[in-house]
Amino acid sequence: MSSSPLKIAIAGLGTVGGGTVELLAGHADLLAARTGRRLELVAAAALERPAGLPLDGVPFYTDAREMTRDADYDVLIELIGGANGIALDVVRAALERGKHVVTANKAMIAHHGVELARLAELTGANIGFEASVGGGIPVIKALREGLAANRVTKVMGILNGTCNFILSTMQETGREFADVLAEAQALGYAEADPTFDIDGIDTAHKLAILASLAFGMPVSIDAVTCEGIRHVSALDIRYAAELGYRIKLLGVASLSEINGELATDCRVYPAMVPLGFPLAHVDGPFNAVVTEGDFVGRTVLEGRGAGAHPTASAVVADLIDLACGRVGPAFGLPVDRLEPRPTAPRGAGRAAWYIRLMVRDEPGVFADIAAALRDEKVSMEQVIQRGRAPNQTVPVVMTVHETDEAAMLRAVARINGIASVAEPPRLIRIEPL
Ligand SMILES: NC(=O)c1ccc[n+]([C@@H]2O[C@H](COP(=O)([O-])OP(=O)(O)OC[C@H]3O[C@@H](n4cnc5c(N)ncnc54)[C@H](O)[C@@H]3O)[C@@H](O)[C@H]2O)c1
Ligand SMILES: N[C@@H](CCO)C(=O)O
Ligand code: NA
Repeated sequence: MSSSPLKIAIAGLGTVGGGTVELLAGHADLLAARTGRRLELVAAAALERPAGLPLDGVPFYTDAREMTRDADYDVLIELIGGANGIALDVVRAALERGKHVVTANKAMIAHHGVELARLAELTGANIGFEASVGGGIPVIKALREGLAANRVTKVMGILNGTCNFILSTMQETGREFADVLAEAQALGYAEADPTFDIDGIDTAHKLAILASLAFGMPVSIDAVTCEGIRHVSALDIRYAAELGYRIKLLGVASLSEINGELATDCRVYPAMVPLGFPLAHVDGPFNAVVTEGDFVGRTVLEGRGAGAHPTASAVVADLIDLACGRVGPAFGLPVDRLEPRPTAPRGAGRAAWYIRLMVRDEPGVFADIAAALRDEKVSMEQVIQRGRAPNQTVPVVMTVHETDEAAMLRAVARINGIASVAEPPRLIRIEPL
């Protein structure tokens, strides 16, 4: 092999870093055959040197900043994590030196993607982040390249393996939330701080990145509203199944004309997904992304969204592109050509909903609930109230037809004020309509 090796420095040797080192070693010959170059690890940094990884002879640093500054490499792989701090420092430092960067860090890209892409443009470096969204699913490449001929109007998906694992395991086994979360952590799916997963923040980071690629706009986490799965109960999961739905944490971004200009609506929320829709059957740590493009129509991509090996697959895919010189602007367009888009006003949309109430079983309560819905022109589709338990609290579950979001929220506020309604109503969107 005559070409020079691609010299790689890796910062972070945890779940994803470990998987990446294993892949580089295990597939060394295959990668060399595909790229015409050796992909050579020349430096590694982590807080501690992990046992059992094939790192013999690779200089090891406990100070990732020192490695980034001093080592002789072509590409820095950043797998430490966190939007700011050490991860951002080393990525900036590498790009300033004109070194390429590959990262799985969606928090950093969601918060600083524009700045980092601009820095890369200035110094002639490239930044790859395929591993940051959808783990091993090549969704960044699909949006940036494969679908580039379309006006994409919608991108939605199951983007967090931890939440999807929790929700589908609770559904299948009836196990408790905390117990299943602990298992997701043990399997290496969860973020260092798992509240990022369960409060939807990780999904919001990923959705911001997808929306930027889909709609050609600067990545902005501020454009995303976010609700996680903390309040999804085993009771809701059971009712969802009974009504023909699965509850999934979704990220949904759409582009539509509002008052004569194209505006985006980017939201993360647990949704009732009808069993006939492809996302309903995506379970465990799997992710899936659905896009709507004007010429191509719908595309669906599915695969493992978290874990050491799937994520390493995406990290190394970016390395292969660099080794082969298949490079371009990080978000598909030079940063100055990304077009900022206004955000659609909240409450302006329409949706269908699932509502669960806990009500004291007293005469007249149902009439009061129905009146609140009628007055806001919200039309009921299905209602479940089983058994009688006079003067005790019982669930009442409804689905309603598509309606204005603002009207739905007013109706729910009024229902919440009914004396016999014992807990705040639980409202879950039905998606897609
Ligand atoms: N785990 C997954 O399935 C997954 C999937 C996709 C993306 N990601 C992202 O990949 C990144 C890494 O995640 P992970 O799960 O591998 O994390 P991890 O906690 O398993 O590993 C983090 C590594 O960074 C090192 N590190 C931490 N602070 C450091 C410091 N100050 N200096 C040097 N090294 C330091 C640790 O020693 C460890 O080796 C994160 O951005 C995460 O969001 C993770
Ligand atoms: N914590 C993330 C890792 C993959 O980005 C998840 O559960 O999806
Ligand atoms: Na990916």
